[in-house]
Amino acid sequence: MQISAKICGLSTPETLDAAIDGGASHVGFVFYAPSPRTLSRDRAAQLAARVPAHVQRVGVFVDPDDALLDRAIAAGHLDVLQLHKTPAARSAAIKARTGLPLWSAVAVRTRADLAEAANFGGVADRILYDAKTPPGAALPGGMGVRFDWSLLEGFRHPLPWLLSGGLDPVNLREAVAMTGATLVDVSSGVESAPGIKDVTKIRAFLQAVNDL
Ligand SMILES: O=C(O)c1ccccc1NCC(=O)[C@H](O)[C@H](O)COP(=O)(O)O
Repeated sequence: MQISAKICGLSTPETLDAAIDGGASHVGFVFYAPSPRTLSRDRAAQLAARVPAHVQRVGVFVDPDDALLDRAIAAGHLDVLQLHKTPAARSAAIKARTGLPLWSAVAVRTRADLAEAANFGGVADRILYDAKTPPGAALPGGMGVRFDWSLLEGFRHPLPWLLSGGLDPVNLREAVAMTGATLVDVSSGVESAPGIKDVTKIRAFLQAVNDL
């Protein structure tokens, strides 16, 4: 089975190039001011211009308003919108307005959390199963937290999906074996510090994907 990877939270040309050269299918650009990975419009435009047509640019948002979406889509030439903490009705409005494919994040800690995925039927193109970050955490994603992957064993997915949350080059094989994921997403696991992507770790993660 061919496994694809999204490298999220890229913010420099060097690390973006490492992701592209290593074979990432998707690159993630964060548009959320509290994140150490957030991009200015100028930086987003600079990075977007380096991305070849076979790699998709995913904009990452937390319940964004229309003005932010418009600025980010224009600057980042986004192919996909990844929405965290964005209710289904608002997500549907965003999809209607932008016409772009949506990935809706479902934050998982317990089996009951998986039920939220069904709310996005007819709205999301994919569900991103991500770990629920602890109460009071600074961010709803990108915290290097993993969830119990066994929760996805035997789960009837209502939509196409990808796996996220605390992945790294070492645990990737176990995560894919347990969940059957064909698309994986990583941020902290390829960083040397929060928001600082590491070229060596990006290469190692993508090599681990290719070795599966
Ligand atoms: O990465 C961020 O800073 C971020 C901020 C706000 C919402 C979502 C964010 N990231 C979403 C992602 O797609 C991450 O790759 C995903 O949560 C996994 O992160 P990690 O556990 O650090 O690998």
